[in-house]
Amino acid sequence: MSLVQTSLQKLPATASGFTQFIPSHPSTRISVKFTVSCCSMSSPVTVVNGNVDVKAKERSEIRLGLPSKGRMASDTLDLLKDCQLSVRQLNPRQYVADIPQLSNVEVWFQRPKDIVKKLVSGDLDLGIVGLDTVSEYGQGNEDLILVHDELAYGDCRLSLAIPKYGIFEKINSVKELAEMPQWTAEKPLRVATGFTYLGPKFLKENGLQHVEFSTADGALEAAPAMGIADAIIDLVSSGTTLKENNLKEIEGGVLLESQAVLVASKKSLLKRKGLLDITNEVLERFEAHLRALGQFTVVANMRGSSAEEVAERILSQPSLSGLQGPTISPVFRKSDEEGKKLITMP
Ligand SMILES: Nc1ncnc2c1ncn2[C@@H]1O[C@H](COP(=O)(O)OP(=O)(O)OP(=O)(O)O)[C@@H](O)[C@H]1O
Ligand SMILES: O=P(O)(O)OC[C@H]1O[C@H](OP(=O)(O)OP(=O)(O)O)[C@H](O)[C@@H]1O
Ligand SMILES: [Mg+2]
Repeated sequence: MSLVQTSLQKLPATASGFTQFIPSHPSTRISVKFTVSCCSMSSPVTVVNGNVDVKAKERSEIRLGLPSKGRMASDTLDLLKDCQLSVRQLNPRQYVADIPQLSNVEVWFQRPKDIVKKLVSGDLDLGIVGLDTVSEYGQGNEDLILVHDELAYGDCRLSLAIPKYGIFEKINSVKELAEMPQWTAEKPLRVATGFTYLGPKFLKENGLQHVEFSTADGALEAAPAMGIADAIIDLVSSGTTLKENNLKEIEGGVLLESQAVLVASKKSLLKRKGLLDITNEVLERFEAHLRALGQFTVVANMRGSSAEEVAERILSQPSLSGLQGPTISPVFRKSDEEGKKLITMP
């Protein structure tokens, strides 16, 4: 039985987090809202991202969402290519494509946050995005399943950062930040972040009671120096942007470690014909590719009077013998030179 089928049967009815297919990983859960309602003074307006009624739109194709832009886009295509799943896009501005090796699969290029929203609304069945995006925009929706949570690229962390200078000079942990006497109802800690779900949740859980949030679409690291915020919550990978803007991370300030993940809609997995098989196929290819990373094959020529003698010499040195092997093949030449063999060690 396949991994996905096995794991699907284990799906807890009341999981407490994103359900994951990789058995060794613990489950977590948060709850989700995917329909945003807003009201103007005179006319109430409902804004939705994707289908409101999933049943209203029956389709037979399986839909995979891939990042249309940003740093995840090319790495995702590279991963698929390395797994012999090349995405065929007729024109870079066209948002639909296919993967010849996966029949009945449509690839849709979308912004990462829209991939998550459209998985929830039922407009996509599978998607590849960063875990940060799933956590922020999925907000713990039980329908989102992490089929693979370590695709080994897009590594970064969501972290709280404060200035190195001024009143923060001696503050080195979230606990110390929370205990600063400066934060009151009248003068709260001002935090700039694009993560308006995870940010408030984290600070509340860490005992910060007086906090005011502002949001921006980028270059958040400028906010403290501009006097707009006291702290920021943003993605960090090398740490260069923080350093160049005189900001520091503090103990206990990492909200989330993130990398690229393969996500599926549980509803789709259960109902959409062929999706389970396609998910298995993709998962197996990813697993095989990721397991092969860091392993390599050594090919060497070695002299010896017989294959057995050569094998004995190699096996006597554990560092040379490899995981299994060696595999030994004779070398055939125009005029055979006695005693020369080609040895292949996988
Ligand atoms: N500095 C980083 N290093 C590594 N991965 C990152 C970094 N910043 C973001 N990521 C990962 O890449 C994903 C997409 O980030 P990206 O910056 O490309 O898009 P965005 O911030 O949503 O859009 P944009 O910056 O164009 O407004 C993030 O959700 C995260 O998973
Ligand atoms: O730790 P580092 O390696 O310096 O990377 C961190 C920066 O990368 C991301 O920004 P991005 O480049 O996506 O620009 P943006 O602010 O416009 O999103 C993130 O928002 C940080 O600003
Ligand atoms: Mg960015």
